[in-house]
Amino acid sequence: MWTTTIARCTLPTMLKRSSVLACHVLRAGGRPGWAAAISSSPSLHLTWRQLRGHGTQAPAPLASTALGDSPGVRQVRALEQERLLEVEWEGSGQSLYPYTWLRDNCQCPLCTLQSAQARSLLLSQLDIHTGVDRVQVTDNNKVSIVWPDQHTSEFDPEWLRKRCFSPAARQALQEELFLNERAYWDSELRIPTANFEEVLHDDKAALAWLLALRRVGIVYLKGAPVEQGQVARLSQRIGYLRLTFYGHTWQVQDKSQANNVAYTSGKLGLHTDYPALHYPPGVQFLHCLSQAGEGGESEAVDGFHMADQLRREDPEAFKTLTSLRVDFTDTGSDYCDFMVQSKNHIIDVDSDGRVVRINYNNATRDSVLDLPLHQVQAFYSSLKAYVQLMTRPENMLTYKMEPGDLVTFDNWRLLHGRKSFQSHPDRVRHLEGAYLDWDEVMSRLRILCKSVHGES
Ligand SMILES: C[N+](C)(C)CCCC(=O)O
Ligand SMILES: O=C(O)CCC(=O)C(=O)O
Ligand SMILES: [Fe+2]
Ligand SMILES: [Zn+2]
Repeated sequence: MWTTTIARCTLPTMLKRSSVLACHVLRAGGRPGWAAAISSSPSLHLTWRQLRGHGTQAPAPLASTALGDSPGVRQVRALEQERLLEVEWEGSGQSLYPYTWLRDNCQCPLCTLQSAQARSLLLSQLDIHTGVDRVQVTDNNKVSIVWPDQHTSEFDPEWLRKRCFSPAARQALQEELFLNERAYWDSELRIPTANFEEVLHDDKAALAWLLALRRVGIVYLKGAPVEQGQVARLSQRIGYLRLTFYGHTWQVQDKSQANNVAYTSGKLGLHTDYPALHYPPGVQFLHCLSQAGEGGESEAVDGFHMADQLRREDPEAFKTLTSLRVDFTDTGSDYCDFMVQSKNHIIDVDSDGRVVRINYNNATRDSVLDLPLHQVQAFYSSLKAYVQLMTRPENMLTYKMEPGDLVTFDNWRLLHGRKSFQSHPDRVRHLEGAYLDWDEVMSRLRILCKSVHGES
């Protein structure tokens, strides 16, 4: 049943207002892992039925070597010529493991510091040309290897199977670890919404929140107390927040002598926060304490979706924005004084060409433009093409935060903005914000997944 779901995941799809989603990600054990978490959440009112990946290749129908209910080992064979250990699984399928890798990952107390789950074996101690003396399956179904120096390693079948080198198994494990599959959306998205207190107190709700934050990129939390300190409370649910020159948390208000365009009542065009840093914050929280009567609506787009669309519609512009490094600057004083400079691609892609981060804030884009004269106009037309694409009504999401609402979003993926608003002295618009990084969020996500589902 789940295999069918995964096969369907290969279809490129978007999240629509009409569709009800459920995250179907299969763990390398054949059971629904992340999937069940979202759909069984008491809090995240999933107005979705199918949450399908897009932007990364979904796992191909997995070979028997990649999945299955942790079968035992039928037999092992040393392939001397290739220096590979062949493990034949009960049921069907086999996996191959290089001798060097096996020796490197010996789990014995001499080679592994068990209390840290870390390798104590030094690379200088590793013979990368090692052979084996003998291999066997033990009585308790472990794979035992005696090395030429008579050091012995024992490997658990489940541990081995998870680490199978077949392309399908590697892909499944990498998806389980990093959840890089995204569900793209446009103006039709119904923002996944959960209850703030439930996320704070219920592990299932917290897991569903973070899964949706990763996959969709934006989750709305309702019912937060209307007082400062809530973004800090929420960040403690994960670990710790990301300190920047704007402070541990920061107050978005119309301020005199504003040190940032965000601290005015003006319109903010679609932007990611803090491209003036070489490592911009991965996740952003914004908590509404007071809203303007008129104006102040929020806008958001799926920057990855837009980048992929740009790649198709205007490949030259895409190439320009992924290859030219743009200068950003931020000078002022807040938590302390600062003079920040960075060089970032507007669109960052990884070595496989997948979009991994958007870096764009027109306010902090530097007047210093480190380009040869003949590339300047091409840079502007490329940026214009990307921004015009994002600003199309069918791509942009609009919502208005009310006191007690707290929006959490992927600052590496979404671009957000706000409409201008009228400042009233008696009713000042006030949002409190905080940043986190993805490493910490993913860490909490893995722990929650393990505790909620008992998975590794
Ligand atoms: C909201 N604030 C002031 C902390 C950051 C604004 C984002 C930026 O300057 O890139
Ligand atoms: O005022 C808002 O709604 C958003 C503020 C913002 O984008 C920022 O502070 O960077
Ligand atoms: Fe912002
Ligand atoms: Zn050892």
